[in-house]
Amino acid sequence: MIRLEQVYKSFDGRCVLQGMDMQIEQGQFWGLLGPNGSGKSTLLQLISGMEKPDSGRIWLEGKPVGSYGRKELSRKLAMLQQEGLPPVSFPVRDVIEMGRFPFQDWLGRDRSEQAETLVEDIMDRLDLREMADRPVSELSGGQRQRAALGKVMAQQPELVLLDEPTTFLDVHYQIQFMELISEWRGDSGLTILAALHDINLAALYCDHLLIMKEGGLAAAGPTSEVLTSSLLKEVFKVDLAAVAHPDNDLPQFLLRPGPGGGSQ
Ligand SMILES: Nc1ncnc2c1ncn2[C@@H]1O[C@H](COP(=O)(O)OP(=O)(O)OP(=O)(O)O)[C@@H](O)[C@H]1O
Repeated sequence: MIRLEQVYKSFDGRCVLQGMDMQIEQGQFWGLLGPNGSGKSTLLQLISGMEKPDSGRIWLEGKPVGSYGRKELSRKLAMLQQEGLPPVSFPVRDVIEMGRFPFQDWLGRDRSEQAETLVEDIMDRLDLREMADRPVSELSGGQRQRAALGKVMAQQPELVLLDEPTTFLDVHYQIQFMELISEWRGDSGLTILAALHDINLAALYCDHLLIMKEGGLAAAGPTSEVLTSSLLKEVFKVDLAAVAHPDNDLPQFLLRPGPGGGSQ
């Protein structure tokens, strides 16, 4: 679905991505982990076509990302950021309908006959019906992020890029958000690449991980194979205690207080 070959990107003469090679197959859920400034957002922006690489190639379904037209690309991929929606005065229903942009003709008519049902289904699924007529600016951060997800779902992309989507959410909404995304993937075969700061959340929900360090890849592969305390120590300079989750044996990491972030 996505392939990167020797992708380089610099800002102001400073190399931020240094020869990234990676490949993601359709239907996979990849987590993107790495310290602040390691290049996660830059990588997502390059894949989304918002930024262009200085050199190297990015392929989306066998075609260079840069060769897609705007609407064509929006039907393939959607990006959701930390604060998915600005505090606009539009009501939630209108904002979700805006996600249909790639399917509208020049008069704003939706080409899909199911568009109306789709928007209604999304509102039910995300529990947004009660707030359908409320302006987005009046919603809490968690509700607003749910509306942002609704807009992205209305876009019906094949690939979703998430840039720290749970950063401002409390633990309840973090789990809810990850469940909603996973459910959507289960129903539609969606491919997901999500930059996350919460290692434990990534371990629970992502089947694969890309771990970045200083603009390069420190590791990439199935979560159970790459996520080890020694790798986390090397990348994040922190000494974490690995435990198996009591419900499913997935790896989880406990903090160890101490000078230098617990690192020896
Ligand atoms: N538009 C830009 N102009 C100049 N420098 C930039 C720009 N975007 C990113 N950078 C720099 O590139 C480096 C990587 O930034 P990036 O946002 O990709 O990292 P990140 O891993 O997403 O970080 P964080 O976890 O803090 O969000 C940083 O040093 C940042 O300052």
